[in-house]
Amino acid sequence: MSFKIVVTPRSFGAASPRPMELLQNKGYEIVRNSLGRPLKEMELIRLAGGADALLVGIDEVTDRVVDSLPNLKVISKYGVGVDNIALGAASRRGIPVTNTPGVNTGAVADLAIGLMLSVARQISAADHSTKNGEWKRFMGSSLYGKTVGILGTGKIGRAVAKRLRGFEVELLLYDEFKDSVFAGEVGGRYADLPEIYGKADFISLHLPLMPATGGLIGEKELRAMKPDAIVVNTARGGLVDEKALVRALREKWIRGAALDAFAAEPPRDEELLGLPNIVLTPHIGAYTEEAVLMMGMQSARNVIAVLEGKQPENVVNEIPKPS
Ligand SMILES: NC(=O)C1=CN([C@@H]2O[C@H](COP(=O)(O)OP(=O)(O)OC[C@H]3O[C@@H](n4cnc5c(N)ncnc54)[C@H](O)[C@@H]3O)[C@@H](O)[C@H]2O)C=CC1
Ligand SMILES: O=C(O)CCC(=O)C(=O)O
Repeated sequence: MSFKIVVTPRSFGAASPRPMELLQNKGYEIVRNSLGRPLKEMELIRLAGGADALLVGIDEVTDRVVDSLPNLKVISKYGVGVDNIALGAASRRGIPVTNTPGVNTGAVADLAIGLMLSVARQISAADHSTKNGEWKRFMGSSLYGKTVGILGTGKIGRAVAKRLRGFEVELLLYDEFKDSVFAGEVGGRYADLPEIYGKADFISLHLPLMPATGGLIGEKELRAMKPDAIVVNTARGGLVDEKALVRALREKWIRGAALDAFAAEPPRDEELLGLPNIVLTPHIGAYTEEAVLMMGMQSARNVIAVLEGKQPENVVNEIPKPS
C-alpha cells in the first residue's frame, strides 16, 4: 500500500537529495508545495487531501487541517517550534507530532550573534551605503565587554551564551528552569526579567511561542530597557509586540533591534520595514546547508518510523494510551 506524504518546506532537500531519496525509496506518493512559501490553512487543506503524513515547516497546521485528513498518521515538523501546529487536535486523534530539536541549534545561534553585531555596527546600512557610492563611516557600539540578556536557556540560548564567552560579556540568563552548572560554565548568572531589562545592552530571545510567552516584550518591557539596548529575536514573532517595537525604535526608547521571525510572515508593516535602526531577515535562522540537511533527514525518518509502525524520535504531544 502506498502512502501519500505532503512535504511543504521549500528548503526540504535543497542542500542534498538525501532526505527526498529516503522517502522516495519507500515508494510513497510525494506531493510538494509549489507555492515556495509556508501554506495558509485552506491552501494546506487543498493540497493535503487524503494525506497519510504531513512533513511541514511553519505552515498553518490548524485544527481544521488535522480534522480534514481522516487518514493522517503523523505530523513531522521540519524544525523545532511547534507553535504553528494544532497539538491538541493531533493528540485527540492519537496522531504523533514530531520535531527535529538540536540540529539547527548552531545555525540559529550563529545568526543571533551576527544580528547583534549587524545592529551594533550598522553593517547592513554601511554595506548598502558603500555600494551606493557613499563613504559614510557609520559610528557603532561594541558587543565586546557589554551586558547580554539571554531569554530562554534551552539549546539555542545556551549555544548563543557559549559563543558570547569570546566577547567577554556579562551574561544575564532567564529561563523557567535554572541550570546553575551551565551558568557557571559560561560565567553567567540567572536573573529576573526586570533586572535584565534594566541592565542589558543586548537582549536575545530564545523562548518558544506559547500562551505564557506570547507578547512577552511589549511597551512596558521596552520602556524598561536601557536607551542603548538592542533586542534580537530569532525565536518567534509572537514574542514581541511589533507595534510597540516600532514606537520604541522610532522614539528611541532603545537603540535598535533585529528580527528573523515576525507575527505574520512576510511582514507588511511599512513603518517597521522603513525603520533605519532595525535589521530584518526572512526567517533564515535554520537556513544553513548543514542544518537544512539534518532537519530534512530527521523529519523524513520520523515520517518513515510512524508509517512502518515504529517509535519516531522527538514526539512533542501527549498521545493517550489505548485503553
Ligand atoms: N529562526 C529560526 O529559524 C528558528 C527559530 N527557533 C525558535 O527558537 C525556539 C527555541 O529553540 P530551542 O532552544 O531549540 O528550544 P529549547 O526547547 O531547547 O529551549 C527553550 C527554552 O525555553 C524555556 N521556556 C519555555 N517556556 C518558558 C517560559 N514560559 N518561561 C521561561 N522559560 C521558558 C525552556 O525551559 C527551554 O530552556 C523554538 O521554540 C523556535 O520557536 C528554532 C529554530 C529555528
Ligand atoms: O524554517 C523553518 O521551516 C523552521 C525553522 C524554525 O523556525 C524552527 O526550527 O522552529
